Amino acid sequence: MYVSIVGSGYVGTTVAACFADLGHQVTNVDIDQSIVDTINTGEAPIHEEGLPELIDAHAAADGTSRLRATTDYDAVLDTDVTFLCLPTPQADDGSIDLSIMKAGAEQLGETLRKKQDRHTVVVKSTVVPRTTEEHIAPLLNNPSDEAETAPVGVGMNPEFLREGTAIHDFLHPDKVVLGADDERTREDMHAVFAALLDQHDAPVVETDLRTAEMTKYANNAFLASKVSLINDIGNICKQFDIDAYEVADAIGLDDRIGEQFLRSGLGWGGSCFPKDTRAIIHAAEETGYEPAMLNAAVEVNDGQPERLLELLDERLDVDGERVAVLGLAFKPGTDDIRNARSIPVIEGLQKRNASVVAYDPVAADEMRERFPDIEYADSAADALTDASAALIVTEWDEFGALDEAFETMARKLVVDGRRVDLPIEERGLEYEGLCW
Ligand SMILES: NC(=O)C1=CN([C@@H]2O[C@H](COP(=O)(O)OP(=O)(O)OC[C@H]3O[C@@H](n4cnc5c(N)ncnc54)[C@H](O)[C@@H]3O)[C@@H](O)[C@H]2O)C=CC1
Ligand SMILES: O=C(O)[C@H]1O[C@H](OP(=O)(O)OP(=O)(O)OC[C@H]2O[C@@H](n3ccc(=O)[nH]c3=O)[C@H](O)[C@@H]2O)[C@H](O)[C@@H](O)[C@@H]1O
Repeated sequence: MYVSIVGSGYVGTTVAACFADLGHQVTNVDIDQSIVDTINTGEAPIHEEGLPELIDAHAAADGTSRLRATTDYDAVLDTDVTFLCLPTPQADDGSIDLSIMKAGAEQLGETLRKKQDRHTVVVKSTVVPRTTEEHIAPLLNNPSDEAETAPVGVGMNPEFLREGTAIHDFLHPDKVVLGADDERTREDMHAVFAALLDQHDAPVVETDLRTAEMTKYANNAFLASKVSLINDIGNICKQFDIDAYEVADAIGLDDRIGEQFLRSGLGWGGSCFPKDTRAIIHAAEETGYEPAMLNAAVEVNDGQPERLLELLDERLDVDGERVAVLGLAFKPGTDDIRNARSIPVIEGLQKRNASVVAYDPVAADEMRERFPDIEYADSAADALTDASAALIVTEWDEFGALDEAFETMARKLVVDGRRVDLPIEERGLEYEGLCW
């Protein structure tokens, strides 16, 4: 099939490369010329495992390519289905900011008016319930159009991939949710996903637009709350001198709890859990419902960076001291620093007048724009040199391999927010874990 993807960021680029790999002819449309150029030269615009290989294989400039990128919306006219993968950031009041989605949908709507045949537009971005029907569809069709016969069929297909494992997650989903309010649109969505489902047999959830939208928020809210709950439990464990990871391993054996998302520590960051929990809280409040559990999940999460810093305070007055921050990305495997826990940690250190030296294998350049005045080391070992303390903020594998480098520290004090396996005994570290 001919598929276009509007928005070529973390989701749009991954989805485009995977659809091309599955045999579709794919066009990415993005307003950012540098992203478009990068894809067209066969390279990945973001750091994501497996993505460079897929783009290199499918965006070849030799005319055999199944993937190309453009800034020209007219490219969608040569396709059957368009996925909207535009950002849905958080507004200042916590609500979803739909301005980018609406601008993209408006331009798409204007473009599609030039098309004779029916076209299908699928919202893949995370949007609060009723957004697709109330804000997006009216920009694509006339208000009087019936869903079944409208010139543009409108569907909603939430995405559940994680950064760092995006390609694998997209190609091996736990479920595919197809939301539509009419049969023709649903059939078009099935047709696009048939190639994926042929090679990976996932359950398909057919539902209406708003249930598809809510399923995405419920998924993220549940997972974010699970992490906050294990952090709450982890904080209690710390009070009783109990290892929260031993407790988590034990409760994870109960199928009803499950072993995933039980890693206690600094909590959740990233481009989705923080904004999505706040957006659904805000949307609920607008209907008059106060979601107590979700508010508590946010509160616990917001408190974890300060708890880490307080553990450091108990051991060292950091005023004027060199403190190494190991890990800046919101999780390993990505260069994404959006809402990374490293941000409140660095802010807290600056407030305490510490001299911060930060290291991340891939996210330092991104962070330089956010904190231009701190020092950035070229390696974890360089960051540790002469530091009076080190904070582990992201659990990159390479931190688990650190060994002699600890000997170069002015004081071998390590406060770990992510439970990395460190040579505590061998190197005589003064070690403090956040929840263990
Ligand atoms: N990042 C993730 O892991 C996941 C994100 N999502 C959701 O997917 C959506 C997209 O997220 P990301 O890919 O992370 O966003 P992103 O910020 O990485 O990428 C968005 C892209 O859209 C482009 N863009 C902005 N305005 C445009 C316009 N008018 N026309 C064409 N292109 C335009 C930007 O240049 C950028 O390349 C969000 O709703 C997010 O919540 C869902 C699942 C996973
Ligand atoms: O909507 C989204 O964008 C995506 O959000 C998350 O994916 P992602 O944010 O990429 O990464 P996760 O692996 O879920 O981690 C999120 C945060 O939770 C933290 N986390 C995760 C698991 C855990 O046990 N403990 C923990 O602190 C991570 O360090 C990270 O900061 C969801 O897992 C995806 O299903 C969803 O598609």
